[in-house]
Amino acid sequence: MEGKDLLARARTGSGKTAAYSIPIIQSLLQSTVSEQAVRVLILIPTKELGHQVQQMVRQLTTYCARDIKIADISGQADISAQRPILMEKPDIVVGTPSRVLIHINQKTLCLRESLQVLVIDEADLIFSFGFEDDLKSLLCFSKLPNIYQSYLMSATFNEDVQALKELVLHNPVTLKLEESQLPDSSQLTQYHIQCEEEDKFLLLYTLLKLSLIRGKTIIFVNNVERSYRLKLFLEQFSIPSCVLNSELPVQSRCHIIAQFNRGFYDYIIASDEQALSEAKAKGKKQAGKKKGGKTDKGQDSEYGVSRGIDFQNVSTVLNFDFPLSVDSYIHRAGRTARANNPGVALTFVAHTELSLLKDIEEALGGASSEECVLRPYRFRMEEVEGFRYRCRDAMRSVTKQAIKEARLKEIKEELLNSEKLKTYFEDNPRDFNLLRHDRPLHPAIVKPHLKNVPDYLIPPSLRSIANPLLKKKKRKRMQPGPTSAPSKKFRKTQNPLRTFKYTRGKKRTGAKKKAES
Ligand SMILES: Nc1ncnc2c1ncn2[C@@H]1O[C@H](COP(=O)(O)OP(=O)(O)OP(=O)(O)O)[C@@H](O)[C@H]1O
Repeated sequence: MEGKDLLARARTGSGKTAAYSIPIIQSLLQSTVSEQAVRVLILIPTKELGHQVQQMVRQLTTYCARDIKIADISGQADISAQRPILMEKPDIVVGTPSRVLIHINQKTLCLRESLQVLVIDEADLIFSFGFEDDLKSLLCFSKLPNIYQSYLMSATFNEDVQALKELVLHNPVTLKLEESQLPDSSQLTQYHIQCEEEDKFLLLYTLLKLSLIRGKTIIFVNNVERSYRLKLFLEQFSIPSCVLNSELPVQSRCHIIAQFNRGFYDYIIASDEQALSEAKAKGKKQAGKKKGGKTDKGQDSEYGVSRGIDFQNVSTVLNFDFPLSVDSYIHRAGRTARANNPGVALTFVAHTELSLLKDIEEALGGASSEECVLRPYRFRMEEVEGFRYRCRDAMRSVTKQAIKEARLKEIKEELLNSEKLKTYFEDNPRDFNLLRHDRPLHPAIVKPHLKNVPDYLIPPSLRSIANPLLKKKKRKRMQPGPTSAPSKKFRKTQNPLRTFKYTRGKKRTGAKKKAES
């Protein structure tokens, strides 16, 4: 509020969006300038985040005396459709650096005279998402006024944030640079378990099917293909899940997140593609990286669900594929235990990834102390050997062809959905909830008989904590059947030999008379 530049780092899910939005809203409300103009620019690295920031500001300003206008220009693909929105000169504009630059160059957005505050949210990601050049041309070529206030907000503090700090901030106030990067162990419990490829599938099946993991869960994989592989694997056992990846249209992505937050789905399989490109770019410093739209493979480079997205009330983050960098681990684990909620992060580690696990331990401060930050998850794999056959069978059904078909089908369906989401649901908000994203993608391989788990396959040690439904079923089955000894009550009331009554002298029906004669 004093107008100083600010560098703030705070752990994931601690409320950074509100922390910068509230003072901005306050100064806009206090402003005596009556002329409508764009006064605040919020730069974010992904489209999902743009949508989220806009929602948050709208919520915060719901009961304000003055109408604060905000426009998110990151989400919609069509630049011309955004022109009329910008012509209204919203107080706050949210966008990715590339999209903002396009509008400035096309003169549909002018900040030179009016900008008062610049925010760079998720500052640690702006460079790694390939926006370095755009940001530099935005800052350096007289696109902005000489004096404005800047905020850099970040969950991690890395070289990129340091570079941004020098580029953007003047004599800044720095906040909480030493605070831990994730919530402490009383709020976030972190585990790891060493297992190889087939065991990962077996373990996931066991955890979900026996409800050893309960509540909303995000399962992270490293690429799009893996997300479909896992979805097709799970759907054979009638475990519904949504995939979230960069191939889906942005409207669908935001709709999936909104529905997940409202409790429509329990499982999201999210592909953390950025982790892969970050790992590849390490050392190369992102030379020539494409940005600002679709990449050659039809994937959206302004996608990123492990970063900054406020998935609400997530009880477990499961790293099915190991994150490829420390920052990636922090951002993924930070999707649970947000605000003051508790959460669990469980990471599967293959033997080739143990060195990366060590890096994460070191970064999170566990290497020096005796205790691991990512505690070993003790699970006796030998007890679930009985499930291996069915898992192997299900894995075999997920062929490359099946994945290809599922991928195409999903994209086709989501493109149609996306069109509906754009226009139809604005007029019919109730129907917004009817559109689902967790339907089976390959119904031909769904095996109804695998929906249930036979009691004899459940390890005795897990029976007491497995799904209570299973217990109910079990109780039902314990009722006397032809092979078990009947109970006393049953013997008295249900046994036909005891209850059958033969009554003499009753009027015989015509059919009976005929039969007797
Ligand atoms: N003071 C508060 N009290 C309770 N909940 C809060 C408070 N501030 C923020 N929240 C909630 O905490 C959640 C996380 O907020 P937000 O997304 O801003 O976190 P963040 O620090 O930006 O996280 P990340 O680094 O992952 O982007 C949101 O659901 C938000 O509504």
